[in-house]
Amino acid sequence: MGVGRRMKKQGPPPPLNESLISSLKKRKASDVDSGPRGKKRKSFGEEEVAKPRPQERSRPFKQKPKRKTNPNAENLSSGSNGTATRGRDPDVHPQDLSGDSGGGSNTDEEIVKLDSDAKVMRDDGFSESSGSSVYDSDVDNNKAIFSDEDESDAEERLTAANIAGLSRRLDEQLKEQEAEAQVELEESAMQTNIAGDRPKILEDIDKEEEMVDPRSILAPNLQLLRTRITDTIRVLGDFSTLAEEGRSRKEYRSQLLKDTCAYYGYSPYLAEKLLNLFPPREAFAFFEANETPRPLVIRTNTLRTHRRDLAQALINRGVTLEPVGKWSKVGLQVFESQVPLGATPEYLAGHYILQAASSFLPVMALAPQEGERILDMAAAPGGKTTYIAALMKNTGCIFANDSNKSRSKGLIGNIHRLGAKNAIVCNYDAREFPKVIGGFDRVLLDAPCSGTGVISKDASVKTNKTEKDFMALPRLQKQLILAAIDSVDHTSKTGGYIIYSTCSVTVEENEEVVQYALKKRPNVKLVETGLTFGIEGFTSFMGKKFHPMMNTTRRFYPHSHNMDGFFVSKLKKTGPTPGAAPPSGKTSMNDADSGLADFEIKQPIHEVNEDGGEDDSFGDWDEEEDRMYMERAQKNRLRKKGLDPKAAILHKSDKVQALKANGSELIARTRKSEAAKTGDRAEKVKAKGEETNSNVARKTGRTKTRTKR
Ligand SMILES: C[S@@+](CC[C@H](N)C(=O)[O-])C[C@H]1O[C@@H](n2cnc3c(N)ncnc32)[C@H](O)[C@@H]1O
Repeated sequence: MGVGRRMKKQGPPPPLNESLISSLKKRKASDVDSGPRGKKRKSFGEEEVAKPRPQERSRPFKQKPKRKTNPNAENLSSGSNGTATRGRDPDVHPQDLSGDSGGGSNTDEEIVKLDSDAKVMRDDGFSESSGSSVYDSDVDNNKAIFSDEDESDAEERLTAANIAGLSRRLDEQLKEQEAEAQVELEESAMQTNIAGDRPKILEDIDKEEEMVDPRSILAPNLQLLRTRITDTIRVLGDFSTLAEEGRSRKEYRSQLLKDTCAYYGYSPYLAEKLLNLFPPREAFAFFEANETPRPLVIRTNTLRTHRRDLAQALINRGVTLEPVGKWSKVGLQVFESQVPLGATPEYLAGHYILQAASSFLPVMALAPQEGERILDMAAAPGGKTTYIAALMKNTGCIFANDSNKSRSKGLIGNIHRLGAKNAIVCNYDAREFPKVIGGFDRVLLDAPCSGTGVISKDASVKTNKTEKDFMALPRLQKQLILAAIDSVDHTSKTGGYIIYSTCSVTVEENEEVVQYALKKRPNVKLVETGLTFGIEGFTSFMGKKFHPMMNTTRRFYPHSHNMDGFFVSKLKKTGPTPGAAPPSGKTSMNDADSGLADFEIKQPIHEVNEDGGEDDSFGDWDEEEDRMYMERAQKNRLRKKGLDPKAAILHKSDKVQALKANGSELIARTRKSEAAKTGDRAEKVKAKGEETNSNVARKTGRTKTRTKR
């Protein structure tokens, strides 16, 4: 198996734009006969005919009210919400998906319409715009790019400042793409891919196999592999015309699977699972998208600032950015930055968080209301918890739970940095809920998953997810979803909702889990997520039938939405948990139901330390760190008194004593943990004694030096 390859240089990513979803890029090698590419993509504020200078491009913003009445502009809204019904067996529908997305850039009309479509959350009678931003005023259709701002000179200056960099970037990107497309077309024309020909794929492979020494360990020829993949896809898309005589579709599919594994570096098990999700051409687009990073997105923390103010501050620091899309009032997509975004003063002051665009979606679907009680079951590191807090304007109460103690530290850190004051952090296995506490208005279950939607971030998923994982994870997810349902108060006046989401695209972790919940808990039903884009969940898949309402769930893909692969579903609890139903959590899972009668969950829920005990590092005292802070404070005190801290440093012999003790303590600790591993009790007790002695010696050394000073 070959390694995964980044075949294309990644230009700055196009903006996330739901009006262009569900259509795939046309520009592929196999499309040699499809003529020139679609319309040239318009840059930010660029007019169709003349290409004005950057400063002039801000003009459309002055003409916004006029443009808004343009009926064409309406077509760019999510009137047709970009969904496409799914429910297929990939072998039955191998047709090409070849709509031209145009690359996903916002046109100026779309930008003008950013706010007219801003009310995205309409389920429950609530809207995102009503609660998404502390500082946001009511939606005004005349407002432009930064939806929480007034039309003002300041806005124009901001736009003009940003637009120059943005336009330059888009022009460069366009040139690059055109050059790449030309090369690809020429290459494919040189191969056997002349429209109407039957590409010789399987015949050639047979010959190859006869000739090649099986012991050969030559690296695969990636260019040839790629060509063969595109040829095979073309054949599968028009089988009766292009297939070699006497060859079956199955043979082509199995060749495609082998080539995909070799070219992109997937395990055959996962590659097949992913191939089955899409028609071949779309699968290719998915695999390709996994080779390039998704756009960098930040979420404005509306507890601390306005999006406009944040944008201005970052532009001043040399960041090129624009709103992530009209579907979000708080997201900013970053194209270029001259500063590290995780270390700006605005970041440290909690004005924003680096958060993938897809992560906004479950929270938007949750639509938390002010004053509610919310449970975030698997919350670390807190991207969604802090968004919930912002939407609730720091009112009500969020139980932010995660079973992983070390990840919970990040959760606490983010909660503090972003100023969420309505969150309580807890550390349970979420399957224990609602025994721990119940009666929530809404529950978010952003479940632990295989991560098949985030392969561009973590390529190890390509090979390290095994069949066992795809049995264990759905099992855990099924247990968690029952616990989530049981934790909700069905009589809640404002809520009664459960969001189940994953960053995985497999059916086992998504539709099958929701289907299981519907079966086990007749007191819930699927409802619309309120998200204005996304592809409908499967209502059937490879012979399995799901509830017809499964089409209310939403799937997001890197190749169609330019965001991480994600799944979002929304359930409404309509009645109490039936008396007959066992309590939620660990005990409620019937292994026969889950198809896992003989399978044990191996994934540790709680972290275990070297001694075999539970890791109690959650909020633990770190002596080393404490010593560092104490010494630093001591030096500062000396400096304030006008003394040179270096001159007042520890008395040498005491310092040596302390250092020695420090070393012995460390050695004793290592010996102790090794003894714990080997089960040598006597050695463990001895080492523990030494550790205590050294600790005392070190402290004595330090005390002596302090007294001397
Ligand atoms: C997808 S991540 C959550 C990301 C988080 N919602 C956010 O937006 O930052 C899944 C989390 O589930 C946690 N987890 C795994 N098993 C769990 C369990 N049984 N109970 C509670 N949390 C669990 C993991 O520690 C991990 O932090």
